[in-house]
Amino acid sequence: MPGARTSAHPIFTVQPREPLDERRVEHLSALAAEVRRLNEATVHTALPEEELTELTAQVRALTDRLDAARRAFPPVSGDGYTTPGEGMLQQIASPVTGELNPIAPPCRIEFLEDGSVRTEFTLNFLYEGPPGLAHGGVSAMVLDQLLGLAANNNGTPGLTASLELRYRRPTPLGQRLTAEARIDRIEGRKAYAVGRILNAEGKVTIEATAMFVMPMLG
Ligand SMILES: CCCCCCCCCCCC(=O)SCCNC(=O)CCNC(=O)[C@H](O)C(C)(C)COP(=O)(O)OP(=O)(O)OC[C@H]1O[C@@H](n2cnc3c(N)ncnc32)[C@H](O)[C@@H]1OP(=O)(O)O
Repeated sequence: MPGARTSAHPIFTVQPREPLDERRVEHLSALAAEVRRLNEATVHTALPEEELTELTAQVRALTDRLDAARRAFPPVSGDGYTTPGEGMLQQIASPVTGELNPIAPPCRIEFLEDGSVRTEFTLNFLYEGPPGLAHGGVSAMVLDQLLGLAANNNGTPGLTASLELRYRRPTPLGQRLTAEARIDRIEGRKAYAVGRILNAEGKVTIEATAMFVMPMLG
């Protein structure tokens, strides 16, 4: 794979990833944005069956074309996984933050000066759990990623060893949500993070605590 790089970290050495330049990322992000619309339109469409049969054939043809030049693994941006702490930021195919991943909302992350991280995002009916409300597992995924990014931003990246959630209020679909996270404390290889999701009125819907452990090197 031309230009592929691997990290010194054993977690990343098993899967060399091709780093993409900004222009390529832009093009693939535009494609993913359209596929994201397609996903939502698929759930909501009321088109008649004959048209659905025709559209299914068209989508199959498009997918076959894309798949004709398939990478073994999703690419990364910039230098890729050359530094363990940076790897998470360059996962452009992440299911939470990845512009290239059509199943990601996507959550665009702000890195604040005090070391905390924040995102504003909206969940549509693709992420429905109880009728009209966000799926609790989807909210957990967003918080896992956000708390992990807080650990990463602190210079203490790791894998989630534990994630505890308290669902205080229903999390609505179709309205702006805010999620924020920060590091609470570090104990050796363990980074403890806290975070939450707030609804458009600023009321907390979910509180989260998590512990991340950097796997042993070697
Ligand atoms: C790096 C790239 C990042 C970049 C990653 C980029 C992707 C981000 C994705 C978002 C985050 C995820 O979803 S991560 C995916 C979900 N998580 C996982 O798959 C992790 C699976 N679990 C593991 O791989 C392992 O259990 C680890 C790495 C978490 C820990 O294993 P280990 O390294 O052998 O650590 P070990 O010696 O057992 O424990 C170290 C210390 O942590 C404590 N400890 C361990 N597990 C727990 C636990 N569940 N609850 C409480 N405490 C625990 C131990 O008691 C010990 O404390 P003491 O005796 O020292 O006091």
